[in-house]
Amino acid sequence: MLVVDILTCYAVAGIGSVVGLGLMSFIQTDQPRLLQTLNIYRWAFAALSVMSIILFAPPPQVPALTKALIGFAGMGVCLIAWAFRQLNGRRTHPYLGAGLTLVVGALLWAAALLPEAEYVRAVAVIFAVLSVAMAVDQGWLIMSSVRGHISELSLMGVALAFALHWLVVAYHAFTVPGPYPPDWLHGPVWLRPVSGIGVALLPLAVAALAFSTINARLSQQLRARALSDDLTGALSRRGLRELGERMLAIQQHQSSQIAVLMMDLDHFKAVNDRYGHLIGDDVLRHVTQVIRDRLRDDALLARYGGEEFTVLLPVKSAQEAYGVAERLRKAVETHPCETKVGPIRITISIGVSFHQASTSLEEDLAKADGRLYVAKNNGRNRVEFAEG
Ligand SMILES: Nc1nc2c(ncn2[C@@H]2O[C@H](COP(=O)(O)OP(=O)(O)OP(=O)(O)O)[C@@H](O)[C@H]2O)c(=O)[nH]1
Repeated sequence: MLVVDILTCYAVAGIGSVVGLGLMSFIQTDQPRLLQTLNIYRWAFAALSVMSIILFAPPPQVPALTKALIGFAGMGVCLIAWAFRQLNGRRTHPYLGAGLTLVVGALLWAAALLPEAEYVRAVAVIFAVLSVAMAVDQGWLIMSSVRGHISELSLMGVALAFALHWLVVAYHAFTVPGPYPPDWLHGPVWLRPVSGIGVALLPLAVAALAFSTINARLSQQLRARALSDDLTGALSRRGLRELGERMLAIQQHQSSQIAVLMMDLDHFKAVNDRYGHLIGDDVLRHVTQVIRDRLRDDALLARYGGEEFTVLLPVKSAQEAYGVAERLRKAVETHPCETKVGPIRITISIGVSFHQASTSLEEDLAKADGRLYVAKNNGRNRVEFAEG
């Protein structure tokens, strides 16, 4: 049987966390949401780095310090779970994220006051609940997104392995009586080397995978910028074609479907004629922002022509697409554009089609455009859906 010195593994994990902190400091971005995610990762690796400081502080191997280390590790795991969410485009309120992190840290520190057997069980239960919640949350986020980048899937694999490990430890903490090892890791003999090596490599693995996921996101954003329209920042028609084709290809392997929304501003010529082209441009930018603010990260928004926009929307059901299209129409209607000549009210008409396995993006767009034409003819400021 492989002999693993668990304290050395903790030390390696601490060093890995310092490396993680360094990696996260190298990434530069002007994207506010990504910056926030990076900061959470930095805090996570800082909390995990405390491990190495504690372990190398004299005298080593003091149980009280080991308990404090486990408290910091719990906080690190919480922060990583929070950063995972941010990375997948789900905003978690800062107070909620920081509050949960502190609660888990406090619980682990409070558990250190319990007698040995209860302490081991409490730690096992807290980590098992935390890691299962993280794996389920991460799994759900990845499954409901159409990205599926390999590093994200690997991050999910790491989260699953981590949860499985803590479930086994929790099971043994309750079914196998003491005595407990001095390093507080309780579990079957075979688990010790597996767990030790896992603990040692975990921060490095998370850092490398998070780095590569963020890197993929950044290059995706750079690419999107190259493919976007100057006036509104939405994708250009070429961008829609490139990213849209890819979205359709990825979607083939998923349970979601893609709704195609064609939208056109109503009587926009009158706005230009009355207020001039510059104000017209402001209205186009405003409408783009109103729509973008109401779309999830996995949707694509493009300016298809002068005052015509397209959205490719991954949805679980046609019902969901109906809901989003109506929400967008209402949002534009109820949010006038504030300009220097006063508020300008504008409405949009929307035609919706659904991508089928047998249809091309061009055909989907043409079908949605046909429905848009019907929406215009039926009085404007309305949504029309294609059959099937
Ligand atoms: N300000 C501005 N106007 C644009 C831009 N691109 C196209 N347009 C204008 O958009 C207007 C489109 O007018 P029409 O196609 O007649 O449509 P509409 O007046 O919106 O009427 P319906 O679509 O039938 O409701 C034209 O006046 C174009 O000059 C742009 O980049 N900036």
